Amino acid sequence: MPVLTTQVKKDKSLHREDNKTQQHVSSTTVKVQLQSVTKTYTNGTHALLNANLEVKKGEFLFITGPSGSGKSTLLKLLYGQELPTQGEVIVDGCNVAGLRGDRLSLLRRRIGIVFQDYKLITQRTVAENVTFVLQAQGYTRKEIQRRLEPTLKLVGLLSKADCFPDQLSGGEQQRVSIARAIVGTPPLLLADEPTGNLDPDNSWQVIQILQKLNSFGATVIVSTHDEQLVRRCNHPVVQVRNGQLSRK
Ligand SMILES: Nc1ncnc2c1ncn2[C@@H]1O[C@H](COP(=O)(O)OP(=O)(O)OP(=O)(O)O)[C@@H](O)[C@H]1O
Repeated sequence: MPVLTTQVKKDKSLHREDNKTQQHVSSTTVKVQLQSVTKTYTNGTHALLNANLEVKKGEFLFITGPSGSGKSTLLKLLYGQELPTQGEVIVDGCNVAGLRGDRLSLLRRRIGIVFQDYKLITQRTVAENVTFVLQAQGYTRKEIQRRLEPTLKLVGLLSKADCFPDQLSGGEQQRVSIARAIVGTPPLLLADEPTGNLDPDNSWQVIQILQKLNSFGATVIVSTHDEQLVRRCNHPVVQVRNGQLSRK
């Protein structure tokens, strides 16, 4: 059995431990829920208006919609970077807006995030970029090494472990950012326009990696405006339009 598969399974039991500290323990198969969520930014922009969404555990979901429709805002609400103006955002049975400090950190440890602009640390190697968060979270050196190799292998970057980001192509840099997001084997992976800066071949590679993670059991939510890519995959789609969400 691939090491990452084993890790996801192990993390499921870890995950049960973490649940003890949560506000609500969800016994359902729902991973993410938005209940009548409105997000109005301080300048008065309504990014989401009375939006509802339910994402099941293990689902692979695309979020599509025109530029400025609220896709990033939706993902930011899920990992607590933004708070809803009204309504509830529930992730893993937790009301995200009600979490502070350690409890918010615990939830975020179970969410991997991939950004369109990679957000890599330029002075650190590929291996260091990938393991940086694990070090900050207090993983042992042995555990970090155990996780690093299969993760780099999965994204096809084992031979580039000692390279710096500026020695890599855009597609490779995006795969480093995916490796960083998944090395902690989070049960929920959020990717905000992960293929926005990539050509079709690299975009497809990225989607295939995310699909593999999904096949190991992770719930994956990907925002994109690449309709071709969405059509190429057979995954459910939620469209954001005028702040409302609808399943296509
Ligand atoms: N911090 C902010 N303050 C004020 N308005 C914001 C802020 N962030 C986003 N917005 C506005 O909220 C709306 C939704 O933005 P969001 O970034 O969620 O859209 P998006 O669908 O991800 O767009 P894109 O596809 O271009 O990335 C837009 O009108 C945007 O201008």
